[in-house]
Amino acid sequence: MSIPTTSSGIPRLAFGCGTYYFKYGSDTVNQQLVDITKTALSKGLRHIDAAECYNVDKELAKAFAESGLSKEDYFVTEKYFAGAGDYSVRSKEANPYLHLKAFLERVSIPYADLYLLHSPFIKKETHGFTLVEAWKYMEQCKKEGLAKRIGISNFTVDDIEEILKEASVKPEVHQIEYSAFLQNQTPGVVDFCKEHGIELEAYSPLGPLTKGDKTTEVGKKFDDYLNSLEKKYGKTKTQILLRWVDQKGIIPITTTSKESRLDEFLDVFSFELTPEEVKTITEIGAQYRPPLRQFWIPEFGKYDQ
Ligand SMILES: NC(=O)C1=CN([C@@H]2O[C@H](COP(=O)(O)OP(=O)(O)OC[C@H]3O[C@@H](n4cnc5c(N)ncnc54)[C@H](OP(=O)(O)O)[C@@H]3O)[C@@H](O)[C@H]2O)C=CC1
Ligand SMILES: O=C1Nc2ccccc2C1=O
Repeated sequence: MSIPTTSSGIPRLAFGCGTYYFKYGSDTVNQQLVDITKTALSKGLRHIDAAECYNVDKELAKAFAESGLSKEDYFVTEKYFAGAGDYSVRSKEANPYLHLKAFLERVSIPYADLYLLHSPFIKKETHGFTLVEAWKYMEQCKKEGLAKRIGISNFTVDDIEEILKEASVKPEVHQIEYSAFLQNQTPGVVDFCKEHGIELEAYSPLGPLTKGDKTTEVGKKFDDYLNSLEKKYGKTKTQILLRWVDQKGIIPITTTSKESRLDEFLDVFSFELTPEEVKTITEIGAQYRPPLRQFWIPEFGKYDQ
């Protein structure tokens, strides 16, 4: 089994090396991540989502080398660690261009398929360059072939507009938190990206399943509806939610601690929800209050009031 790609060549489901595997600040190599990445690659799940702050370069270097695959056979995303909204932490490297060069050397691959600014929290006083200048470093990465595509993560519409004003290459991908219970990470961002031809990736797509409250009226209604779809299609709720994200035109980024679940991920494209079912999940999910937000709460929680 393999994962279909978008028209621009991005595999339509990714395996994430953050969250469960996030090990910022730890130098111990996580053999579980090495093993599951190798298994994912061998099964055909070949879109790997990494980031500087996940600190998984050693694991990826090992998994890729031991996979026996050539670079063209798998898709790697890396993210430059811009830091958080309090500007207290950031990348070890002096700028996004130098970070990507160091990453490629550490992981022993010639290029990244996608390189993202992990967040927009960049300013001259703390980073030595502005957000627009950071984007220029990203453009340099693309120009030199170090990154096939460049993009952003966790940007508001205003942040994207700031970049678009000065960009020679516009962001090709925007990675945001997105699930049935959080359908706009920040106001208007999904429609804005769609209107500007920026492909969207959804992290934490399974939030409704892992963190949703089934004791609320909407949570229960949503779960009941997923139960009915589970029965109809003979697919798990995990698969139904991932397929819903895909049918919304967004690339889900999920992860797992269990090898058995990789087969579930690989079997997301063998069924199709009807337009009415996609609409019903969208409508019930949108009623969930407050929206289910798991990341960047100090920065974006204000939008949930
Ligand atoms: N750009 C950014 O700022 C961010 C990017 N990310 C990226 O997105 C990736 C995925 O994020 P994440 O939030 O983990 O994504 P998901 O919402 O897909 O959650 C994945 C988790 O869901 C669990 N799960 C799956 N099915 C079920 C089920 N039926 N019942 C209970 N639990 C289930 C898995 O556990 P199990 O082990 O049991 O399968 C796994 O730990 C990250 O690894 C990272 O690469 C994440 C956060 C921020
Ligand atoms: O996977 C992730 N876990 C995180 C925690 C805080 C900020 C970003 C992330 C990720 O990208």
